[in-house]
Amino acid sequence: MELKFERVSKNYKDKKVLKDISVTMGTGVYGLLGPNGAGKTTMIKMMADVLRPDSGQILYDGRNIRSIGDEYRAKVGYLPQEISFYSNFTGRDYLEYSAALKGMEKSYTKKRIEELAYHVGLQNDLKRQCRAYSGGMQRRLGIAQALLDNPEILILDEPTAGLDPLERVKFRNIISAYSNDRLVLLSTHIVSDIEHIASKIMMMEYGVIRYVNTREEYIKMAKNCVWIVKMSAEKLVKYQNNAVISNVIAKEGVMEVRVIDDEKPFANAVQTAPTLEDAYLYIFNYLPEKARR
Ligand SMILES: Nc1ncnc2c1ncn2[C@@H]1O[C@H](COP(=O)(O)OP(=O)(O)OP(=O)(O)O)[C@@H](O)[C@H]1O
Repeated sequence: MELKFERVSKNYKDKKVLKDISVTMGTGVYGLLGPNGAGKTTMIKMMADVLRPDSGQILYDGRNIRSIGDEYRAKVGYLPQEISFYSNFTGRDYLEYSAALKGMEKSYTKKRIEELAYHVGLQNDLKRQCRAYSGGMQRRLGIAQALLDNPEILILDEPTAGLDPLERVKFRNIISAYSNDRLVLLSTHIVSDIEHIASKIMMMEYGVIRYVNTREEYIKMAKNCVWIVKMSAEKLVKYQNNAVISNVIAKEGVMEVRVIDDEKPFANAVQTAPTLEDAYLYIFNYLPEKARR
């Protein structure tokens, strides 16, 4: 299976939100990372076929998804950034309603709801009203909704917002197990959510996909650019406004600062191996914009 964005653009009034995006995806987990306002949700809505490109096209196995229509949408599971629930709905009502909209058969729906409720840890909560769910529970219910009909293409817009650390790990395991022979696109601000499950990571900014690389390729980009520097708290206060700092640990009154820099920033700086988060900061906060184009 192949899903291809071919020179896709979108404007809101005079603002170019997506600029000539071309990218080809196959099976596997794709991560979509980028700063606020980069255009991630806009791209995702187009892939879910809830928003049309102004120009360009999206092709599923060579056919424009607009001309495939319902048949394409039936292959897609979509978790939007904002989920809305009818306030009197229980978790089960919501999943049954979503299954009916997807045209799922009733006896299969019942079985599938039980299975998914268990997977997302809501098996004891389906009778409760969704409005009484915590933010994390609502997110998990949304994830179950997106997985209902075993979609070939699963599109998740910030699926881990509001999940606690244990729920995040569980979520990652569900997605890893699910992605075999399917396409999963996952947008997030949380680098660690995709670091170990995405086979390819797209980095997006100002409506452009700057890179489509593996985690290892990004880490290579930031090689020799991550340093640990020990300094006093006073020095850190002065230094931090002119530096890209990925982390600070206070140890017995001394600050251990993780600095992103092409050159050794201080004589006592010790080079260390980059993580994907360091690479993200290096690309978006350290490299001058023209170097990313
Ligand atoms: N319906 C709309 N009308 C006008 N402008 C919009 C609309 N939707 C999005 N935008 C603008 O388009 C740009 C891209 O928005 P989008 O939501 O796609 O970015 P994003 O990368 O998903 O951001 P975030 O990470 O904050 O969710 C932003 O500048 C946003 O303000």
